[in-house]
Amino acid sequence: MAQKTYLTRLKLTDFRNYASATLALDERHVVLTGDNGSGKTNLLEAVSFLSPGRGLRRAVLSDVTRVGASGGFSVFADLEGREGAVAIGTGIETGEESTSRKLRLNGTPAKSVEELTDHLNVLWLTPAMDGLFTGGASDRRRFLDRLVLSLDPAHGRRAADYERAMRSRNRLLSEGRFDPAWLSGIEVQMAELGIAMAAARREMLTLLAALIARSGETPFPSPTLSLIGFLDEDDTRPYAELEEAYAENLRDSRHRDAAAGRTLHGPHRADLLVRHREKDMEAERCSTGEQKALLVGLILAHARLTGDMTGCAPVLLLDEIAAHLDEGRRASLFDLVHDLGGQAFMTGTDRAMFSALNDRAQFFTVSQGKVLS
Ligand SMILES: Nc1ncnc2c1ncn2[C@@H]1O[C@H](COP(=O)(O)OP(=O)(O)OP(=O)(O)O)[C@@H](O)[C@H]1O
Repeated sequence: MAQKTYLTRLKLTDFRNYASATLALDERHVVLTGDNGSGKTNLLEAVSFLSPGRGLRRAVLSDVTRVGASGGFSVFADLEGREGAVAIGTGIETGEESTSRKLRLNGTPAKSVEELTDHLNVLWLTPAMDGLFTGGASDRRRFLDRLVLSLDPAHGRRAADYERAMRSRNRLLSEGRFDPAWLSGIEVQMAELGIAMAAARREMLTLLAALIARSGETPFPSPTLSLIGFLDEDDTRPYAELEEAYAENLRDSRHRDAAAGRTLHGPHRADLLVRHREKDMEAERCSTGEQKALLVGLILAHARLTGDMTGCAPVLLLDEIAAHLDEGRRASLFDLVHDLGGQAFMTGTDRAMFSALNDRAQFFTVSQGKVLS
């Protein structure tokens, strides 16, 4: 079984509707219940800041600071992490616009937020993700890249570097500066990064598909996953050849891309296609309930894969997960979450919905930006 990572303490200051709040935790799951707008999702968001990025709401950092606070916000967590006990602190120092948050590990400034993944992985499922299968491809790509990131921390840096190179190319083309040497240099860089990104996505999906295929029956349907739009799944040419082909494609598309005002082919145009395996139906055409169940199945499978691959079960944030499920499915979900071996944070309006967890969880009531046990 995967090693367990878990928070033992969470302390927020001037975070969303919390002036100050501290939760003392043990290794059990955490159930947060309270009225709408009390601050349950805000607590999950605070935990999501223990992973790289802008958290589960993709927040603008200055919006996170409590309205009326004089400085910035902070989140402190004590953690039993992959490398043992660690104290993590993150936040911004002023309420002003800030694009990056500070990070301290055991009191020492970290070089980059990527260092967080040495200690834990945080994965989440929120109601805002309900439209994933029917919405735009960019949301699915972002979702896919988060899945990759938990297995391959370098993926984020690669994707950011690719975006930067693509923006430089687009700028040169839009200014009509067709300097071949300069453009070729950028395109070769885009090809290396782009094929590496696509390969990492493909590899993660292959591993996930294998895990889903060998998993037993659950009340949640199993998804079939495929990548479309860039780098076919059955294209098994060596990476060097794929890079060369993509660089050549970019070179040949300069005028077309200049006219379009953007790069028309690349990993930034890929899409994740999800099908309901048992029904043999695209997720997009499944019912709302079926889509939710597919998403739950997908997140749980990915959480298991993360545990298997990294040796450490992730911290899971499940916002309003139990609301749509009948009692039987809820109990199965809790068993599945528990079997993952990690710590899960779950929210809902009604404590009774979580009764099947019994003493496998710590229960807190949230009320107007305060946490009561
Ligand atoms: N920067 C901020 N300063 C103060 N309050 C904020 C800030 N950002 C958000 N809030 C408030 O935090 C409150 C709680 O939000 P949250 O999403 O955590 O509620 P919730 O308990 O998850 O509710 P629901 O059950 O409706 O999902 C909201 O009323 C929101 O207006």
